[in-house]
Amino acid sequence: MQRISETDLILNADGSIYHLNLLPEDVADTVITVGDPDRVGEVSKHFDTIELKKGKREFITHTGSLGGKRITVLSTGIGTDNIDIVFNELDALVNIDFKTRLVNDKLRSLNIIRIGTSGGIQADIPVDELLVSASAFGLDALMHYYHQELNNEEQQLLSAFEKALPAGYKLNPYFAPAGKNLLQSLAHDLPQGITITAPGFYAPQGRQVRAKSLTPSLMDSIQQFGHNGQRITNLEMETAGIYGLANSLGHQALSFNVILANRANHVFSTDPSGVMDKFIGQILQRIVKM
Ligand SMILES: O=P(O)(O)O[C@H]1O[C@H](CO)[C@@H](O)[C@H]1O
Ligand SMILES: O=c1cc[nH]c(=O)[nH]1
Repeated sequence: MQRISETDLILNADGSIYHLNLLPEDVADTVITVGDPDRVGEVSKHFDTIELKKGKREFITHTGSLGGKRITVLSTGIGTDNIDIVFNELDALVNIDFKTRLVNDKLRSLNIIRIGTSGGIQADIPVDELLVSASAFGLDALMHYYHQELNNEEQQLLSAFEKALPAGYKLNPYFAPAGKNLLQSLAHDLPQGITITAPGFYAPQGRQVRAKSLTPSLMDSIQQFGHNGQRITNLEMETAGIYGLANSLGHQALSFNVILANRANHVFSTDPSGVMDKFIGQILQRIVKM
């Protein structure tokens, strides 16, 4: 087996992993990811006990327990470039022996649950609702750097989406499905759809402020796309990378989107933090019962 070098897997002087600043024993089997570092405390305030609080840069981690289940909640910051760091380091923490720098014989599979905000793109998806990403198209580049396997059906869905993009659109999308077991056990009764993971918040999500968009018809193509009864429901900035890397590394991942914007009707939530707080409580109850 190949020893992983000191520059491929970087450890801090105390043995913790480079960006997350965590030790292997700090990570529970159930991991909640949030974009906003301030949301970590909003999740862990529901825990019965908190055993650790650590952090570095935008990566804040609390581990504790709720209803007898050990849970880690950690912030990723915004975007799939951060997801690359968080997922590779989380996987290393649970599947690599930091002393020998060898991959463990027995691999651990984490349940990783995103609780994030998102914009709905269809007129009938109300703000202040919870929507689950059954799968995601990435308009960012992350999964073009990793091996991923798609089945025929998934490949056909991706090809249909590529054809639906506006003429002259230069970037290749990728596709990644949710973890099937998690989708079934945590969210089978909730509204679901295909999520678009965008490499930005403004023009990449069809917003026009002052900088002129080169792709003004991108949102129309996304809104109108349909394939075998599936449609695109919402936009955010991490889910496709989370699903792609979780699948590549053998973890289960599921993304919950708190819908704050209805882009079709130009409506934005009037109480984003109250709505997020309500859904954090509901999702934690689902996780405890899982
Ligand atoms: O609320 P979070 O989890 O950060 O998620 C969404 O909000 C951010 C943009 O405002 C992006 O990270 C997007 O994915
Ligand atoms: O419209 C939105 C709302 C939240 N997060 C996003 O990325 N987009």
